[in-house]
Amino acid sequence: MSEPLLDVRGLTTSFETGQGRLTAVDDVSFSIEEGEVFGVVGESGSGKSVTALSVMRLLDDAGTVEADEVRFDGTDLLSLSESEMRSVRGGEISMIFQDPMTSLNPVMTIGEQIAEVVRHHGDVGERTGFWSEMRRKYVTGTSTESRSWRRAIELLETVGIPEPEQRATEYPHQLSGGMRQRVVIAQALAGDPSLIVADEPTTALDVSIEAQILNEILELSDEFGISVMLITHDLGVVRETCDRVAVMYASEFMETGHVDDLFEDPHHPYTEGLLASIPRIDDDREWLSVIEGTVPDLIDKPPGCPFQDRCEYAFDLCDRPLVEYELDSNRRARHAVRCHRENDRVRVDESGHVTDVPDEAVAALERRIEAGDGSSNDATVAESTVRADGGSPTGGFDETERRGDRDEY
Ligand SMILES: Nc1ncnc2c1ncn2[C@@H]1O[C@H](COP(=O)(O)OP(=O)(O)OP(=O)(O)O)[C@@H](O)[C@H]1O
Ligand code: NI
Repeated sequence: MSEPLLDVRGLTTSFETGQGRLTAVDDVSFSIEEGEVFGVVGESGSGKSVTALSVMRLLDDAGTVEADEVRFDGTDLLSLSESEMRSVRGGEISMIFQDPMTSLNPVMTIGEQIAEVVRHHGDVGERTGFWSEMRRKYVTGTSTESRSWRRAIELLETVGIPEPEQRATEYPHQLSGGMRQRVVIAQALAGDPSLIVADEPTTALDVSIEAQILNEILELSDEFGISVMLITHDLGVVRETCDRVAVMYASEFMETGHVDDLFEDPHHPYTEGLLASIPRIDDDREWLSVIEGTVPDLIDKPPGCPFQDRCEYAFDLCDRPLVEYELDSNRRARHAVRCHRENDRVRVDESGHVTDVPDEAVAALERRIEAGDGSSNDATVAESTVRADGGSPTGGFDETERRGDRDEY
């Protein structure tokens, strides 16, 4: 398989607060393939936005970002200078936020704003120096004959804005919320991105508009092969739009896999809980209210599973540092779970509850922790051998179907 478009390994982001160090992103690894829609789902405060902002290097000095690797299209983003990074942002990677007004300038026409991005990131042969832009901004405006203006009109049309020539001369406040978000998408496209990071792009919109905007993003992804990192707290949105998804809880990716695998056969108790609590249309409860208990404090976060206090399957190993377990390789995509029930030597009954933790299970875990192995990408430290019950905790697979590269005992 070719290299993923974005590859993030061991991303950890923390903030120094008055109360202590807050770990907003804790050893997160993921990759996004070309043309893929990758979802990050989790409740408020789980660290979704900070994950995206860390990758984009958009956190202010308060945040400390560490990572083994953040590689985008062959480039190590962490090693770029700030000015190189600026040209990546809005160019090869663009971001769409929840509130379109954060990305739009209220005192510039939308045509001007898009044309400016076109000039800045594209090659339209128009001067883009400081004084040229100032002159356009305050004196002349962008000529409607220019390539950047025509491209802006084209982009507005692409994202489904009616009468784009007319709209281009209007200011953001003259448009509805849904139209404004379309403008933001057009602006994101103006830099000819290969990845769009969309952080709750439809949360502020009506449900009917939400579907339209999501469809728009999906169609663009399909048509132009653009990858999308879609951040949302809405599992319904994930199911409709994503190819793969990561479930985030208390700053960690608990389960990552193909969206169909995750919905059909979730392995992490938290994912199970989330799926069980998707609200029905006639039900306006908060979607998480069904899982009892509260999210742990992210300040001075102890090692071990952050979900254990709320987990009906909690057992002896849950206090130990988490490692990632990779499930059966013939799933639709790599499927990884951070839950010690997946330790092959741990015995689990039909209902998914742990019945026995043999010494070998503990020893195997010790070895992985010692190897500093938060993720199981490295086959040499991959967890091994036959489960006592011959299957996964939720009874999914034959051992013979499991990973081929396990060392056999
Ligand atoms: N600049 C900051 N300084 C201190 N703490 C921060 C800062 N930015 C974010 N945090 C904390 O990091 C944690 C993760 O925040 P984040 O915004 O990533 O959550 P989220 O999953 O995007 O939530 P939401 O769905 O509400 O947007 C939260 O506990 C938040 O309070
Ligand atoms: Ni957020």
